[in-house]
Amino acid sequence: MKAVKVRKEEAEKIRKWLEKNGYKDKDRRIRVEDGYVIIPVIETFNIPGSYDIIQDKNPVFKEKKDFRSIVENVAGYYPKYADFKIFGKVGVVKLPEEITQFSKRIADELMRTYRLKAVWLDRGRHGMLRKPEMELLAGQGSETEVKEHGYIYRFDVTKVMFSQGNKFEKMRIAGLVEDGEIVADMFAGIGYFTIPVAKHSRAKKIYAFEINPDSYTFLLENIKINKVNGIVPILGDSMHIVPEGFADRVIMGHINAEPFIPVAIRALRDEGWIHYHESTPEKILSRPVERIKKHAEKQGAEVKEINLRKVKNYSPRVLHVVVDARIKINRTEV
Ligand SMILES: C[S@@+](CC[C@H](N)C(=O)[O-])C[C@H]1O[C@@H](n2cnc3c(N)ncnc32)[C@H](O)[C@@H]1O
Repeated sequence: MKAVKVRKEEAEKIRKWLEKNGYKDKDRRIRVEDGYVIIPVIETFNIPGSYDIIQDKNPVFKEKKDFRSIVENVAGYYPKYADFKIFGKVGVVKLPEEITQFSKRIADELMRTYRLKAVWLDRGRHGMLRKPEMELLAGQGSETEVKEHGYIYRFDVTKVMFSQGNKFEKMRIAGLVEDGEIVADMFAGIGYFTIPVAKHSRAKKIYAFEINPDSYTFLLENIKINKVNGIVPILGDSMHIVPEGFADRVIMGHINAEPFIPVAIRALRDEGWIHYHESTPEKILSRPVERIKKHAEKQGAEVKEINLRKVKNYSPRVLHVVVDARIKINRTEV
């Protein structure tokens, strides 16, 4: 796909000129590469100037905008709840019942526009394992790789969930881990938090507990492909296998994990942090904080500090939040 490679000082002037004359490719994003600005242009553009005309090998598409116009073109309108995500070369689309008759045609368009190997229809997640229910709409293949801040996640979109909205949260947690800490990740999945913590902190050990064998297999693979050390992967149910008194920090990256709070508190060795996720209606936003306080009190532990932050919108008027709680354990009373 064609683009022009421009020096930074001239980029703004050239962008305006390309746009004004209809040469800019509106479906792709402008980006900076090796100190140059890469402006996507339409295939017929061939006018020499103070730029290089290049073949863009790493085009970045404007997902949402294109998705909207594809749905509008095929179905005749854009419904209220529709969504599209790209994971590497695999697309995952959410469409409401009212337009499922168009889903294969929409998928074919998405395949062409984003050069994907497959497009899957997401029918939701089920149970504590958050297993996705997927239907193949176009192409083939469900295994993919996603690159985030310097690490890679390999997974299968039909077997495990992947949440793009938690990208910032993963780096935030990795940034909180102090040198030499023992970290417990109670719902490790494919390594959502475990991998960034291993890559970007100096934790002594990260114990990664995961119940789903499919996720666990990808966790092992992701440890290998990211070349990270210090992770102890454990297949099993956190409720029963997380030991007592061994961790400085416990990550609870599951939005329905209230029953696991006592286990997380018991896992702390002295004074440490728990990062507790929950999906909470906006109206009762303090609920997760109250839950942590209640369980700590029951166990004779002291909450020294507690903060709540929004991770992302979960559904209408429901937020995905995380509570950071610093808790001091009183072993004699536990
Ligand atoms: C919702 S996913 C994690 C999503 C993640 N926070 C993200 O950033 O995308 C939660 C993981 O917890 C695992 N899980 C659920 N119940 C568990 C349990 N009792 N013990 C260990 N792992 C469990 C699921 O299999 C899943 O891989």
